[in-house]
Amino acid sequence: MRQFWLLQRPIFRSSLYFRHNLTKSHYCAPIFGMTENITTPASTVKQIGDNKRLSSTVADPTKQTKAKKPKLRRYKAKKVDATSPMGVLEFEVNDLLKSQDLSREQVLNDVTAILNDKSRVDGPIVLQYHREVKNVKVLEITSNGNGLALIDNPVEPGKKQVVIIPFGLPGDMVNIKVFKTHPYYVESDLLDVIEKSPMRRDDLIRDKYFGKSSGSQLEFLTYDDQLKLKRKTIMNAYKFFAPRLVAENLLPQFGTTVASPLQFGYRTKITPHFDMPRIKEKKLTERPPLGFGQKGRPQWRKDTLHIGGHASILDIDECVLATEVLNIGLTNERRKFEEEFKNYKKGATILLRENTIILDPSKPTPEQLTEEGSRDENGNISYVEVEDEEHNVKLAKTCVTNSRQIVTEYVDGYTFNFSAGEFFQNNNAILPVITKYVRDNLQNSTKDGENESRFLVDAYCGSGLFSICSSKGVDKVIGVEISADSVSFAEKNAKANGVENCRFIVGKAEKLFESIDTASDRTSVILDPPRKGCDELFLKQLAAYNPAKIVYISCNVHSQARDVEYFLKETENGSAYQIESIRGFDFFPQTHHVESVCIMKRV
Ligand SMILES: C[S@@+](CC[C@H](N)C(=O)[O-])C[C@H]1O[C@@H](n2cnc3c(N)ncnc32)[C@H](O)[C@@H]1O
Repeated sequence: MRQFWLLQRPIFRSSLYFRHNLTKSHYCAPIFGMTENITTPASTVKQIGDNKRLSSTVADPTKQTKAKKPKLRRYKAKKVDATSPMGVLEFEVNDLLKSQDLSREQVLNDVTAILNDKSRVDGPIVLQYHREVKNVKVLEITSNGNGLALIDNPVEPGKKQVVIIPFGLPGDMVNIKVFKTHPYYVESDLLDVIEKSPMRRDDLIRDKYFGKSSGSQLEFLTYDDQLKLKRKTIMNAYKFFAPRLVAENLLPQFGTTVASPLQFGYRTKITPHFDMPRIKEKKLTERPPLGFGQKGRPQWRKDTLHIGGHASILDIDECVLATEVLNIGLTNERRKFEEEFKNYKKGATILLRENTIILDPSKPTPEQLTEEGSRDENGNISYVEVEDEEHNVKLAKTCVTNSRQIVTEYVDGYTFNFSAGEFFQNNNAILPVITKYVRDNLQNSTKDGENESRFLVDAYCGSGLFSICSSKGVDKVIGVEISADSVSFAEKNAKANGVENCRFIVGKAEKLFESIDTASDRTSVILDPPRKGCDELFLKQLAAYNPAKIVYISCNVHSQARDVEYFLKETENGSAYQIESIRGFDFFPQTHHVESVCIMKRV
């Protein structure tokens, strides 16, 4: 089962929230898990339609009008991908219930009662549910980095509620404010930490927005604990989405997560944004906050509560995760925004993307900054100089703000050009580490001997990162990519790096099999799909092609686990493959994200 129905009805807030803290996210978060008694029945829909038609006819004054029966509000079902954060949460809640010997029935909330409370803002039932709860013991941490705990159901004695607590760590004792109710869990804000988990290390916090911003959410963990947590996320993903592989003992020991060489100042792209406030005139008189989303309404870090303001978007003037030049760019663009905000009619996002220039040491740096970049208050392009000692080159970093401008990244001695707004991996420091790992895990010997030709297919190749970085060890590379723009950059990048054995195809990944001409037993395949993972059609054709080795790289380990199980258990030749290794790469330190690499070998 690759998708299932979840619920969507996010309206349960306390009056306080409604008046002061109404945010888009409070409107949009979906509810999961309750399929019974939820959708509006067909008869009700018809009746609403009929009523509409009746109301347009002329009323007969002799007939007494019947008092209208108040409509019962019901949940609306919404399809959610099981491997999306909402889908994964369902597995995590079930896992918690299992560990606590509780059934789903025992934590089911009466959402209908809240929905139909007299006032959905501060009616008596709403206020019972949306309350402060003291001395809550945090039991688990989710793959999204939130604490999970159990609290008593405030309305139905004997029943419990599963509560999500942002910034809660297993072992913490906390006070919380519940503000939203879903059928199988409630959401809360952290008010106070009464007893600290041994994992909690406040002395490590560097981000002044920590505890409010959705950015550096794991900063209060040692880096080692962050890596362990990401390994657990990968193990759980396979437990949830590849249960047959677990049951049949087909999974290897999960590797330790590979650290990022930089744990701060690594992001090469950030996108601060602002919302248009709800004002009648649609004309800004005050600069709106420009930055990143606030994570709930936490109050636990009393000293820093005022920093960044209190709106749903925090006003952020520094990003500890972004590179130095992006932070300089942020200062420049904020200054510009201060002067220009009145011209905006709606909210907008500002792109800040790092660009690299290989310097000629005999010439002054400013002379070599020929491409546009974010400028300082004197109108000069801001830059930072960096030495690449390994390749003995001097680099200048600038900050590009135009999404159509071509930018350059320098990875492992190769240069890559792409449009600033297009996809490119976001942590330059870890790229040489992962490209080497991928290279080392391609087929390196054949049954027939060392001298046989070897080939590489790079599915979802983007602008050619893995194709080009792996091109030396193989005779021929075929890359496939849906974005024609990225393919044209991949071709240009191969040429500019003097790589002559790469060919790129525009199209869906499965288009590859129309023209593939390499011997499958001497071909390795790299898969690096978007978050949703691979199509079943592609996986079937991949199995029919039957390559010697598969290196599956993924930014969503949950869809990776699902695809790996499908490939091994549901496709023609899948059973001929063995999983050699699975391990994470920490592309995003201080956040819950993890890149997972699974290596499969035909045996
Ligand atoms: C995670 S990125 C990886 C890109 C590249 N491997 C890299 O590391 O720079 C996924 C890429 O898959 C492409 N893509 C998305 N759906 C696709 C499909 N159905 N077939 C082929 N490519 C697709 C996207 O345009 C994107 O460039």
